[in-house]
Amino acid sequence: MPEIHALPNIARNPGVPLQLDWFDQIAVNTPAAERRAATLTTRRTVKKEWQAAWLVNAVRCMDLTTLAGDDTPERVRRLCAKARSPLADHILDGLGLAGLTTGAVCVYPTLVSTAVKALDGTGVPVASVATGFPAGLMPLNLRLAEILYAVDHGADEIDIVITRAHVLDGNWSALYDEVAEMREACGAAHLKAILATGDLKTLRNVYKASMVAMQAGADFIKTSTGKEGVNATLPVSLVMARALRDYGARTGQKIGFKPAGGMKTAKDAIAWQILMKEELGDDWLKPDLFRLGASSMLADIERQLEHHLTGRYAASSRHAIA
Ligand SMILES: O=C[C@H](O)COP(=O)(O)O
Repeated sequence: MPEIHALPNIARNPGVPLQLDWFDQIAVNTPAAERRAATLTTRRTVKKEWQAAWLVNAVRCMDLTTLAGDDTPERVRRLCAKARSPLADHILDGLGLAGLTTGAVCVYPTLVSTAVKALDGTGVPVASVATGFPAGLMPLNLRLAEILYAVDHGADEIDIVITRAHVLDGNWSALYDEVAEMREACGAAHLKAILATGDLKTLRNVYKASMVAMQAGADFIKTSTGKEGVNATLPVSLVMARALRDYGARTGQKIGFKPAGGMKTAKDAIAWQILMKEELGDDWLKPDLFRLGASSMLADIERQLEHHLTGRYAASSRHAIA
């Protein structure tokens, strides 16, 4: 059962020089990854009485997100109010969760200062997307300037997007250099590298892009922007978890993982946590190393916790992860 954890304390990834031989021999067996991901939630069941704790942990690890074209300061203030107090008062009281917050909020750069102000004194980090989110098809100097803008306005974390063409062309040094420059521009802010895996064509490319982003100093690797045709999936996440494990074995560094995009249910929240526990261990159940990037998952988690409190939980979600 996941414990209740303190707010994030992310160690910086110092990175390493580009090492192409770290994935020369890599073989990703796509059908095997898909099979393993498909059986994830049936191999390991979460005891009913522990489901509430897993869901609370998902809240603690959530990057509560709004990344819509019609975002306004008022919407971001409401999002921040939800991040400060993510569940209804009677649920927080009933489950003894005073002080529970989400892992972070995630917004566009022009809304960072609104979020920083709204979260003042809470310790909840503000993440900003940058570098031409979501497609990244802008000159590098402008993409770096966007990072500087977000950092200047108080962003604690920067979710960058990579140039997908570098991956599709196998131009690993270009990908490495781009991420390394972005990392430099982040200064003290943490860098999450969004790989946009739905655009990368193969799981082999996903593994390689993960490894190069980590070598270039990414503190987290993140699946998706939420805007690709296919966003976070379990097979992709499994491959990224294996890359995280391999990078850790070679460098001793623990790098974070953020699945994002298209995850909407409490069942998703539990499935991804099981993946983390099985593939990487309990350290990846803390906000330091694990975030769920989601704009619309919290409502279902809140509903399930409400059921748990009122005793209807057992009846309605006994098979939630079967
Ligand atoms: O980074 C987070 C994603 O953009 C959220 O995607 P979503 O709106 O599908 O939950």
